Amino acid sequence: MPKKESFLVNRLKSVGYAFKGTILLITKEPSIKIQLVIAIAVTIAGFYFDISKTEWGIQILAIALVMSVEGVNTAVEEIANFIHPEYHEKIGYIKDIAAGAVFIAAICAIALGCIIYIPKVF
Ligand SMILES: Nc1ncnc2c1ncn2[C@@H]1O[C@H](COP(=O)(O)OP(=O)(O)OP(=O)(O)O)[C@@H](O)[C@H]1O
Repeated sequence: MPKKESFLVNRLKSVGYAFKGTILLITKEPSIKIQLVIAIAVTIAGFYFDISKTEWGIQILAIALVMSVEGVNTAVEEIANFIHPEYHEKIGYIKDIAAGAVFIAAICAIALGCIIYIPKVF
């Protein structure tokens, strides 16, 4: 009978898999690469304009929202391509819905960025 691993070992392994997934996402997905560059740019802007703690919180949440929804969108696309590589109207619908979720997050993040930075720039 295989030895049962402790709760802590299992949790540490899960963190390792999640870290591997993050590296895969950042190295293989063009959209998330662009989002990472934007995240770094707004982080530099945050220091440059000396934004408040609340603004930092909002900015970090916006970055987390866009990049994590993009990750889920990528997973949905991968599942769709794996289970049905051929053209199918339903696959198109599923992919469009997942892309729509990223779009909503991105529009809200852009709006938040404008609220934070427009008064500081002008
Ligand atoms: N198998 C398919 N059947 C039907 N429509 C599809 C299929 N694959 C893609 N599509 C349509 O083409 C669009 C783009 O699909 P694709 O998988 O290239 O996503 P993408 O958003 O371009 O991917 P990425 O985020 O990696 O750039 C989908 O949103 C969908 O409308």
